[in-house]
Amino acid sequence: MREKAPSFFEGISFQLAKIGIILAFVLSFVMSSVQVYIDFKAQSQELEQLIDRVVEVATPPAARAVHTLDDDLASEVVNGLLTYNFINEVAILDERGNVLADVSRAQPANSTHWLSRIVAGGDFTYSSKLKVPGYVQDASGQIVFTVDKSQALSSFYQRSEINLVMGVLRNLLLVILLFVAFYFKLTKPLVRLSYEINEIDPDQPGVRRLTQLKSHRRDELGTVISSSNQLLDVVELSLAKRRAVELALRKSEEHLRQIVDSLPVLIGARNIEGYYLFANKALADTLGFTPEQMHNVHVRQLLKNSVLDVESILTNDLRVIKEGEEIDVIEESFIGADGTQLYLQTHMMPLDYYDEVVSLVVSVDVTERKNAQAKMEYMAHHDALTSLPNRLHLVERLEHEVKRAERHGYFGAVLFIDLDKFKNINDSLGHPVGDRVLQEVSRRLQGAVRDEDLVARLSGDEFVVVLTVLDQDVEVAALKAGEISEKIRALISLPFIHEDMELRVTCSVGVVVYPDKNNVVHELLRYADTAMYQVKEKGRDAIEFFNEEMADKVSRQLVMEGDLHRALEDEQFSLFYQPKVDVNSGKIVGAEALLRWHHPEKGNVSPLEFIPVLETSGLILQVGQWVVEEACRALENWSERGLWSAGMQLSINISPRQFRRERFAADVIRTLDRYRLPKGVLDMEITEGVVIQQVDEAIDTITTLTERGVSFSLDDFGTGYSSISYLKRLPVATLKIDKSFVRDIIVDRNDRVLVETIVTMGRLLDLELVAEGVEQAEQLEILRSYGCHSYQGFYFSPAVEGDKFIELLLSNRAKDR
Ligand SMILES: Nc1nc2c(ncn2[C@@H]2O[C@@H]3COP(=O)(O)O[C@H]4[C@@H](O)[C@H](n5cnc6c(=O)[nH]c(N)nc65)O[C@@H]4COP(=O)(O)O[C@H]3[C@H]2O)c(=O)[nH]1
Repeated sequence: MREKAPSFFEGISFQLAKIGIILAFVLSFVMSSVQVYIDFKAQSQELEQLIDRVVEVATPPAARAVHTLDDDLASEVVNGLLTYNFINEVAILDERGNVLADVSRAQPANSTHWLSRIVAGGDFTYSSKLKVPGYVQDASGQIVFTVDKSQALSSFYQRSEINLVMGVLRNLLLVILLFVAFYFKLTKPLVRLSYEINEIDPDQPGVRRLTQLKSHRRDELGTVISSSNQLLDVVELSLAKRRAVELALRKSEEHLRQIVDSLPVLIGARNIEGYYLFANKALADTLGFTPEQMHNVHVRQLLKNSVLDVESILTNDLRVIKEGEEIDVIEESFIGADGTQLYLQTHMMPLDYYDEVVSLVVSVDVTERKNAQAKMEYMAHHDALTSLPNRLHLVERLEHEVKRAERHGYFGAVLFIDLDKFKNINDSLGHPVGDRVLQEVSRRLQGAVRDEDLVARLSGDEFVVVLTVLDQDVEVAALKAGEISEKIRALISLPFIHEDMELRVTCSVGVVVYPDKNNVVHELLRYADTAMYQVKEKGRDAIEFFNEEMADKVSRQLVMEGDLHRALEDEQFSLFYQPKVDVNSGKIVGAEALLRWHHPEKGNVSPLEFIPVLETSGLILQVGQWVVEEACRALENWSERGLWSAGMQLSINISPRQFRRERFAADVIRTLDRYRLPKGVLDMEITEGVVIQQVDEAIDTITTLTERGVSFSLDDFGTGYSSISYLKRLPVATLKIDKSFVRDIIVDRNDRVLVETIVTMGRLLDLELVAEGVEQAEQLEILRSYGCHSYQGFYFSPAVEGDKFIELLLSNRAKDR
């Protein structure tokens, strides 16, 4: 703010003049007083001398007049004395005191009487003794006169008055001159200086300089002005520096703010009272404010709709600020301004913020992660198509239910439900319809049981229902389980309406009551599964309770599983080879390697018995790899011995589990790399079921191995989906016609039509066609007439061991010669 110019009376000139006037008057008064005093003294002395002289002059005639009693003379003397204007009364008295002569005058009006009374004691009466010379007598009379002091000192008063007046005038003049001199010499330049100082822009003090005054260049004022200009330069410089620093600071603050605002984390700072001092954009946005609006607002007000427990936040703030603790809040439930539920992971730490310690709160939004986790958790435990609990969920829940039943002494049941011939729906109406049927089945199953029961989907068309808490009596529980199973069977077999079409699907139900001797969940499921298979074997659409006989079967399977574990180590496996023969020439064009297991006690076990056990136990992976190795070794041997001519192929069976294994192609290639085999000698037989689930992945695996010279055959063709659309996509070279069609080809017209269709379709797609299970010449003849390329079967040879196969190869070679 600019200073107001001082008023005239506040001005330095007036102040100085005032001081001058006071000093001048004081000094003048003192000096004049001294002078007046000296003058007064001199005047008084002069008066006394005059009076003495008057007395001296008047005394002789007065004495003579007294002596001679001469009145005239006395009158002359007194009148003579009265001529002195300061003498008012004169009298001459004789020795007796008689007045010889007297005279008086009226005292003139005089304004100085009062002063004379003060300084000289007023009028004064003199008396002098009159002595006549030669007389013995001391005195013969006296002369008395009164002196008017005021009159006597009148010249003194006049002088003093003139002196005083002159003094005052001189002083006044001096003061005026001083005032003028001060004004022009000091006040005016100062006023101008102050004006210029006022004009200085505080933001740019160096722009306007103070004007140096010519007449003051060398005096103090000049020094003040040049020093001030230097000061302005210095201030300007330091201001510029400060501005530069401030700018840099502002920029860095701005950058920091931008960084903090662009971070995907919520950052805020609260003081000990719970007021927000700072909030970044993410936090403000989440709460529906701007960062500025949040400033100085209390946490209770800001978070009242967002967090359930604001008090615990304040308690944490207190711990952070007072005790300097760092706190991690692993998961905080938070409602955003738009009402969305968020989950935050928060870290709180103390922060020196200006002149206080505050609680810096950094929160990461973990909602997506949490939702993804929940989703993954859900997906891990639920089936995607029906949203029913999956096998994992079922196993966990069943374990819990079995323990609960054991503890509380009641019985429950596991129902293993498999839809009958569901594959037909898929094949004939397509997978979308199949999926809808599965969804409807799952709905019906859920509707058939209580909420506390569990419905799960295991895979494909397999469902499991756990009926919890049936009864404390095992027989009643079994009865109830049977009733519910019947209800389920009836519900499932109700028609499904699809596009004005009535679909019907039945189911086979295997039931096991728990708890039992064996309460391991996997065993319970296996028992129910076994019972369900029993239904299938008996002709489907029924209910079967797991019984002793089945238990035996299961235990036999378990024993076999143990035996199979040892079989690989003890080299109980071997490969048999069944020749593949050209339909027209009757020559061996290849072979199928078939696995044989020679049990040390039981002798040869059928692959139909042990391969499913290898599958379920997972042992098929090791055994399958052994088959690949063994086939390669045999092929290398035969090739080296010249038994394996160009174009011949050895087929090996690949199980679904083996084929779907991620490392399958890589493992096969690594094995092939270890043997010296002619190109294209190895063929792999896979079933349609292997590829139908994951066609794209299957195509990838087949393509990878085809590029390495391995060809593929589709085994058991005709028993499964046999869809031309996916067959066109599959890079397989051969179709194998299942022996079940060949078996009755002579007697069953349907089978003949089917085989003919398969052959025609295969030829259209440029595929090799191999018929399996040819036992009779007639069968062969029909196949030849359809245009089938080659065949396998007891007609030519069953699968034989390696040595025997070599003999067959040798005789085959002999045919060539
Ligand atoms: N009735 C009759 N049957 C004939 C005739 N010619 C051959 N067979 C039999 O038919 C089956 C053909 O094999 P598959 O369909 O692949 O069926 C095979 C195949 O799916 C599986 N298997 C055999 N070896 C292996 C293997 O190394 N790995 C895998 N994963 N599965 C194998 O076991 C199944 C049964 O094998 P096998 O018992 O050896 O039974 C063989 C064979 O002995 C005939 O003229 N009449």
